[in-house]
Amino acid sequence: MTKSIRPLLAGNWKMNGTRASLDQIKAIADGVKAPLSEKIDTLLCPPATLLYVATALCDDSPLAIGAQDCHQQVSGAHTGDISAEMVADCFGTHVIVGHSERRRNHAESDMLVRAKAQAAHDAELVAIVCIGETADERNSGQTLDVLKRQLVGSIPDGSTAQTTVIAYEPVWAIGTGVVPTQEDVEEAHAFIRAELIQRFGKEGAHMRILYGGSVSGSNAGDLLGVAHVNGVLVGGQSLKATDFLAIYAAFERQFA
Ligand SMILES: O=C(CO)COP(=O)(O)O
Repeated sequence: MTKSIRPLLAGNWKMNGTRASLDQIKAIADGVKAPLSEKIDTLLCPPATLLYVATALCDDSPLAIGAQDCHQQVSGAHTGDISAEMVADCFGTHVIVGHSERRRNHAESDMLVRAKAQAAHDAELVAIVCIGETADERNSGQTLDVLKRQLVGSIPDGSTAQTTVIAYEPVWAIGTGVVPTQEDVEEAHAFIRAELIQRFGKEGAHMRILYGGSVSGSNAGDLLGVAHVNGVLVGGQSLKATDFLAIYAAFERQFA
């Protein structure tokens, strides 16, 4: 069953965090301990400015470090961008691509997100490909159509369960404190699973599908109980070690 998929607890710091926040990264790295760390993966994606020092801080911890975006090309005249190779060079192991904030604020298309995921794969990084509908799309009954279009458009051919994670993040649930019902999460995740299996076969059956949007220590347990939820992608509640570790404790109750 898909519950045998190794769960992932991932944090996305977005445009938050300076050197003063390094003590939080250290506290998270120290708090991610055995025995649970032998059963689940943990990941933190700080801003690019902290990547290199964060990976050094996590040297003795199972906590992996990733980036929040990468350019689709390896190098060149792209002022302000970072490449997947640069992330790997800082010992990052993952990169988030296609977050709704980038799709919206930087007009990123499915095709561009796919190219970024491919760049991540080429640099031997795991791509966390984000998808999710807006409130308007949900209210007009288009949720599954949107998810299908984003899945088809944003995930490169040849993706595997090792190289690719899907994050379902309903846009209206991000940063709002509003979480979809368990039925809604289950419907979306089951749909995504079916689409992944149809396209990628056995690999699709084993790809991790994360839920993201207002996840906290108090709702993580319920979310993790939903079929085809193989972990969470956490924004606001990943910034402070105590909040992140409260979610880690919810994983402990579920998977230890
Ligand atoms: O966008 C998110 C993670 O990528 C979710 O953010 P919040 O957990 O703050 O709602």
